[in-house]
Amino acid sequence: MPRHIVLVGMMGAGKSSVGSWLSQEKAIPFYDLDRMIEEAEKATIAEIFATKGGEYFRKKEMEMVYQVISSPPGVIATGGGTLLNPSNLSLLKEHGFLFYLQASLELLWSRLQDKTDRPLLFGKNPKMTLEKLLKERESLYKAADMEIEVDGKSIEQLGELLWSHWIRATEKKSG
Ligand SMILES: Nc1ncnc2c1ncn2[C@@H]1O[C@H](COP(=O)(O)OP(=O)(O)O)[C@@H](O)[C@H]1O
Ligand SMILES: O=C(O)C1=C[C@@H](OP(=O)(O)O)[C@@H](O)[C@H](O)C1
Ligand SMILES: [Mg+2]
Repeated sequence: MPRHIVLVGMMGAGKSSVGSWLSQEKAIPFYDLDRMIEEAEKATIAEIFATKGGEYFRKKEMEMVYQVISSPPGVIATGGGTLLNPSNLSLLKEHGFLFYLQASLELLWSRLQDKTDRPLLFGKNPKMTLEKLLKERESLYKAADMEIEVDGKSIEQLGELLWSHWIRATEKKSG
């Protein structure tokens, strides 16, 4: 029986937003790995990347995965790179039902182009970087239990859709 709803996919896909909506509307705990890291480190994700580096961030991210899998059942918003670590993928799959929030490059870019809080996009050609990351990571995201197309859907529509699939998935598994 999966205990958690786990949201995976690229930055900008809406994992944090849909996770927060589900938590509020369905009255379940919300775990956003990035927010947990920021709280523990008393620094923003961008500051952590700048001062301690990407490797340190990934180490913290893995610690948070360990922490959330044994926390009360809820919805987990991963970061776009969480599944790069095979141990994160297997732990999350073991303890949750993974939804891949699949979004087009154009939609992701339209949401991220003006943001200043995604350190992986701080370089010279952020749209090209985003495209490269999407290509590199898509196969990892496809390891999810279910793929949900994001383009054209509101946060509320996505939340309700995920919730109905989640209810069905847990009913099936429990007999
Ligand atoms: N379904 C949606 N419709 C419109 N805007 C959205 C939707 N989902 C997310 N957003 C917006 O896109 C941006 C990125 O969303 P966020 O939840 O932070 O994505 P992620 O956690 O996957 O990186 C935010 O500004 C958010 O308000
Ligand atoms: O794609 C990535 O590697 C990252 C995505 C971010 O989370 P969101 O996917 O919530 O933006 C955050 O964890 C960090 O900036 C690294
Ligand atoms: Mg997020």
